[in-house]
Amino acid sequence: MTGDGDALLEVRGATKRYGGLIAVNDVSFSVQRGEIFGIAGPNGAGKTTLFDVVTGMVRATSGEIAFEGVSIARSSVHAICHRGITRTFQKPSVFDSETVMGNVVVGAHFGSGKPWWKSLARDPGVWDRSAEALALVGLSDRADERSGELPVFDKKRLMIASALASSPKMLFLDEPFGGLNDAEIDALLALLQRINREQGITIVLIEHVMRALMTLADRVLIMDQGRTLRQGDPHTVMTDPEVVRVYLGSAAEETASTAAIKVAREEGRDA
Ligand SMILES: Nc1ncnc2c1ncn2[C@@H]1O[C@H](COP(=O)(O)OP(=O)(O)OP(=O)(O)O)[C@@H](O)[C@H]1O
Repeated sequence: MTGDGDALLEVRGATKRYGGLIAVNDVSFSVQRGEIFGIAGPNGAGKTTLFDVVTGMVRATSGEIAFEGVSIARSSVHAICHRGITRTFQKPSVFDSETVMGNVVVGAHFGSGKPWWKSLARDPGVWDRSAEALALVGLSDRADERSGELPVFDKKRLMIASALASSPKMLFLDEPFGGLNDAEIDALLALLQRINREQGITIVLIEHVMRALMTLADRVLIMDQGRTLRQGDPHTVMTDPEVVRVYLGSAAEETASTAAIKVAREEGRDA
C-alpha cells in the first residue's frame, strides 16, 4: 500500500456495508507511532464500526488497512492482537464472576500468542505483565475482588489493564470517558498520558467528552454518516463551522470554543 511511510497504522478507503446501509464509507487516515489520534462524530456516524473493521471484529467490505506496513484487512482478531493492536469497548465489559487479576490474566494470555495451557502454566511473563498492568492503572489493591462488583470507573480501568497486559503497540479505546465524573476524567486523562508517554503506546480513541478529546488528541478525525467530515489539528477541526453544525450543534459551539481556549491557555498559546 502506498502512502505515509512512517505511519504505524494506515487505513485507505475503508468501507463497511450492512445491506443497503453504508456504516463506514471510504474513510482514510493514518496514525503515527506515539501519536494520540481522536475520532468523534454524532451518534451513528460509524465510529465504532470503523474500530470493528480495524481491529478485525468485522471484515471491511472494501479498503485497505496496514499495520507496520503489513496488510491486516483480512486478519482475525487474534492475529491483529498478536501484531500489537488491542481495544476496549464502550460498555465496561469484564468477566463479572472472575477476579480483577483473573480478568487481566486473560488479556495477558490473549496477547501471548500461545495456547492457554502453555501461556498460563509455563510463561511467568503472563503473571508479571498482569501485575504490572494492574499497578499502572491503580488497581493492585483490588486484585482479588470480584470484577462484577467494581464501580464503573474501576471497570473501565480494568478493561484498560486487560488490554495493556497483552503488550500492545497500539490501543483502541471506545469512549473511555463516557459516564465518568470530573475527578475521574482528570484521573483517566493522567493515566492515558502516562500510557502514551511512558509506555510508548500509540492511542486511538473515540470520544464525545470534548475536554478529554481536546486535551489528549494530537489530531482528530470527525465522521458523519459514515464519511470523513474533517481531519486535522483538534483546535482547528473542533471549531470548524461545519463540524459545529453537524456534530456539536449550536448550543455546544460555546463548549467547544471554551474547551479549545482552556487547553490553549494551559499550553500558553492563543486558541
Ligand atoms: N451489525 C450491524 N448491522 C447492521 N447495522 C449496523 C451494525 N453495526 C452498526 N450498524 C449501523 O451502522 C451505523 C453506524 O453505527 P456505529 O455504531 O458504528 O456508529 P457510532 O458512530 O459508533 O455511534 P455511537 O456514537 O452511537 O456509538 C448505524 O446506523 C448502525 O445502526
